[in-house]
Amino acid sequence: MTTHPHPQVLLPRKLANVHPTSNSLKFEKLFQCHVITDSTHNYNLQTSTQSNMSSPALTARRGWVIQKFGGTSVGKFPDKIADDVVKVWNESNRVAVVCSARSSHTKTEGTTSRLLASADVVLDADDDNQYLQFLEKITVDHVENAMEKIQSKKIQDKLIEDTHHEIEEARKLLYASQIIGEVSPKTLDCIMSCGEKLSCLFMAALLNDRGIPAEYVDLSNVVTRDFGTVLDATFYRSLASKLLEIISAIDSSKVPVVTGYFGTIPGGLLNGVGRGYTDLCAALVAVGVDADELQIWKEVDGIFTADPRKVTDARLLQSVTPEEASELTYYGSEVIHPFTMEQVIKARIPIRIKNVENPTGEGTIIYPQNVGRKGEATPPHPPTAVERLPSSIYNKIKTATAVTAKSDIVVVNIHSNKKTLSHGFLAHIFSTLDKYRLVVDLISTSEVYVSMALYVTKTDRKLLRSTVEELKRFGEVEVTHDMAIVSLVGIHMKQLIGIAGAMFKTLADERINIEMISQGANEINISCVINKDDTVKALNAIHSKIITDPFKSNLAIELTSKVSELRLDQY
Ligand SMILES: Nc1ncnc2c1ncn2[C@@H]1O[C@H](COP(=O)(O)OP(=O)(O)O)[C@@H](O)[C@H]1O
Ligand SMILES: N[C@@H](CC(=O)OP(=O)(O)O)C(=O)O
Repeated sequence: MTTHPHPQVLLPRKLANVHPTSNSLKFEKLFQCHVITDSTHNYNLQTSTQSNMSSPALTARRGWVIQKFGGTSVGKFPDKIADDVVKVWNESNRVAVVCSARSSHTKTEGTTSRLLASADVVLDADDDNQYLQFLEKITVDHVENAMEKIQSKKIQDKLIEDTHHEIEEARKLLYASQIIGEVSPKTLDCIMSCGEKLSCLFMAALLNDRGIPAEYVDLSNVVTRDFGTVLDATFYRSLASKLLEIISAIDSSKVPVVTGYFGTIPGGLLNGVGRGYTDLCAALVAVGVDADELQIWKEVDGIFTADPRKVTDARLLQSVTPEEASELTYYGSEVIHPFTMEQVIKARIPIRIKNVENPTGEGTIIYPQNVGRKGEATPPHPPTAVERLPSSIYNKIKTATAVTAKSDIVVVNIHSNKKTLSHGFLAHIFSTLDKYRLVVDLISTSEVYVSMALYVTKTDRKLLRSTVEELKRFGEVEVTHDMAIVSLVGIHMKQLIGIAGAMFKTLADERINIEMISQGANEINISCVINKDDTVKALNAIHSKIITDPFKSNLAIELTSKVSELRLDQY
């Protein structure tokens, strides 16, 4: 994989879609630079609309497309998944489906959360049968769903039998944990796997019921000792080749429906990867079969310039880089698990975020700007930087890609009881945070002060209290609750002077107080902490002044004199 650090210009989509070649040439001639258009279907794939026009009998099917469905999508839109997504794509490409555990409404009340809650209470001395209530809810939910959705009596009966069997396996593990008096990370992983098994048993049954031949694939025992004891390159390589072996063994007329849970991993899945592990599982399947595309199906059209629920004029982005997707996910726009990208991008497989409720939409592609996609050459090095730009182009230069916000933030200030920050002071703070498993999202230090923005959910409040008590040994501790982090994200921000100033001036104009400021070394994220009640106001102001209309708003943002990477506004 070769990359190039030289200038690039992506044409605005309007231009690129009309006459990509002629426009590229014109632009290259005009500005002596290399133009990269970003037409989303210029590689070996058919769009769902195209595939409607071709008959499977007439066209040989192309490469693998891996489709990941989240728990709420499986819970709310299983029929759409079967008829409008899997069936359609299966006509043109080989499709494998990867699902996470069902959630009928929200993830917090979904199957994984119920399984984790059952493991949480199983050791409670007060009520040693409480865990069974969670299992009962899971049973009722899945059996009712099977009865409602599966028409064929034979398929339905088998699904209900398999459902009871899997829940009984989880019950046995919980019961054993109760007797031993411990739930080890490995046991917790095994209990958690029940969610993805139930969900995939259901989706495989539903596809078969609707005439799409499918086969359930259980990955819960796929990891063996030879994979190693750490989640490193060797582990991922071993897992990907094992997955290839498993998927290749399936009859090519069938759609593999793969559990989005890939076994008990070193240190435990929750510790090592965390919630949302199914994205990574789908990525590893994509790498294993060398897929043409990894599709992450959600209930949103793709990645927007801001959360569309909070900013009404947020626009859909045609593409973002993996770095941008990571930052957005980490700072509040949970579009994809950050671990997903590394393995797939290394294999030059693009990731597309798509909407189950709008399957023909193009979605958002996550891919680096300067790496050729699978089956394509790496884009050549552009020769020169863009020097003089006409205002029509200048006005289209992007400032930031998106703005995002993360709530449940608590700011902890520690005023050292020594005159200066002594040796070991930070180490003490971090080991205390580590002990209580609290994560620092932002940090800033001065001579005697350390300020940290911590992500603390309601359930972690007890941990915060214990942490603060311990931190008091090192100085005076002050805690401010109900805060939020607002982040401006974009890879091209490093080409701009004044972008941070513009962000803070915009907040000041709205009379929003800033508690903390931080800019990451990668220069693609500028974050600050504000009061949580100001979040929507801040997002809208930053979106309209900096993202939608930056240069006309007199924010004094300029290009650096030496532009090495340039991207035009394209939505
Ligand atoms: N920049 C963003 N682009 C798209 N969605 C965003 C963004 N920021 C926040 N969101 C929110 O993230 C959610 C992700 O979609 P959803 O399919 O509901 O998630 P999940 O797959 O976790 O169930 C959406 O509800 C959307 O409002
Ligand atoms: N079911 C798991 C894994 C997962 O990825 O879920 P989802 O795709 O619904 O975010 C969880 O809740 O963490």
